[in-house]
Amino acid sequence: MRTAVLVEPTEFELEDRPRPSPGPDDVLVAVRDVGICGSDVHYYEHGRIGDYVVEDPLVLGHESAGEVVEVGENVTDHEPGDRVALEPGVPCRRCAHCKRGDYHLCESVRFMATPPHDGAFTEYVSWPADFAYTLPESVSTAEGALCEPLSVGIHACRRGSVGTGDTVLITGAGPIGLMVLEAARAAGATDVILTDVVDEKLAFAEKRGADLAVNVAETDLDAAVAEYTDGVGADVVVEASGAEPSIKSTIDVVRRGGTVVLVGLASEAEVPIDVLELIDNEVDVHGSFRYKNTYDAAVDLLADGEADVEGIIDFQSELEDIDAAFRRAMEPTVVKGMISLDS
Ligand SMILES: NC(=O)C1=CN([C@@H]2O[C@H](COP(=O)(O)OP(=O)(O)OC[C@H]3O[C@@H](n4cnc5c(N)ncnc54)[C@H](O)[C@@H]3O)[C@@H](O)[C@H]2O)C=CC1
Ligand SMILES: CC(=O)[C@H](N)C(=O)O
Repeated sequence: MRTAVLVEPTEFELEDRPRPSPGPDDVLVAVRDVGICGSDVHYYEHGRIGDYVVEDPLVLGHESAGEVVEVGENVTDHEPGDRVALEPGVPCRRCAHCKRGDYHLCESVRFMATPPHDGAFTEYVSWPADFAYTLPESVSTAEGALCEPLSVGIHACRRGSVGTGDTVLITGAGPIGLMVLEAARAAGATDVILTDVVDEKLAFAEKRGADLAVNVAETDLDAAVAEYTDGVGADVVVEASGAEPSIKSTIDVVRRGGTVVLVGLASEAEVPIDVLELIDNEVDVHGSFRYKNTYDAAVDLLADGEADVEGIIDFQSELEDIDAAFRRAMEPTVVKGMISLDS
């Protein structure tokens, strides 16, 4: 099977690898669509993300969906022909975190495209059947693949307890910020403010329904939020840029008693925050790591037309063109590139 392998930074090789056989509890999936995530691009450019270092050739891609072509002997809830979205992180199922339901926090998680685990830029993936979610007719495999970033958005909104009538401020209008926008709307947020430093990203966010889009490189965010919220501040602020000034700004624009959800990964682990302000204003700060139990919700939102993910796709390329696709994905105004296979 054709497989795109990152052999060293900025260099893919197309290899012919043996097609896997599904284990007893697995489905074998013919991969159809795989999103190019910022983390894939980071591994492509730098060969590492923090402590995760690409030491051996690695298959990238963790936003994937495809068609079941074979099922293991114990699998009763999937059959060949099912179209499925693959949840990319498979936990150990035995540790304390898994047993208390926080399977996304499992320290032994096998997460696609995170060294040393291979991802989905390949023709076939064998994957645990219970981490494969059937897509209804109305949901395409491209949308199925984007259940992954949508899941990040859903989890962030759950962490922030976003509810009906809330004003949600999202910092960063990349794919994650835009998915938080979708999830926040679905959770009942009536006012959504997006920030970025790139005008094109903000114009796109407005097209996708942001009520207010603020370029923080040009405009005073505190003043803009104060004006929009009559001086109260946002109920929930979801940080989705990873930029240090943006992380710092979250506590200035959240309302007293509001919630800050940190999603964006700062390049430096330590970001100075005014803790007195946090205490005085009784602000809840939550980290948000990937997601748990979100795929069913993501598929339902797409099936019901309550979330749109397809609209963020800028281009779809073939596996053979993965190098050019990654270079294109690095352009600052591109939101989402996909690799699509029709094997
Ligand atoms: N916690 C988690 O589980 C996950 C975290 N992430 C992280 O979330 C962040 C967002 O991911 P993507 O949307 O894929 O990244 P991205 O890089 O495509 O988007 C980030 C956006 O933030 C904007 N930005 C830069 N500086 C800014 C500032 N000062 N204020 C407001 N916006 C600013 C950029 O112009 C860009 O549009 C990244 O840090 C990523 O590593 C991504 C997936 C899961
Ligand atoms: C941080 C990422 O972008 C990646 N999706 C991951 O969950 O590791």
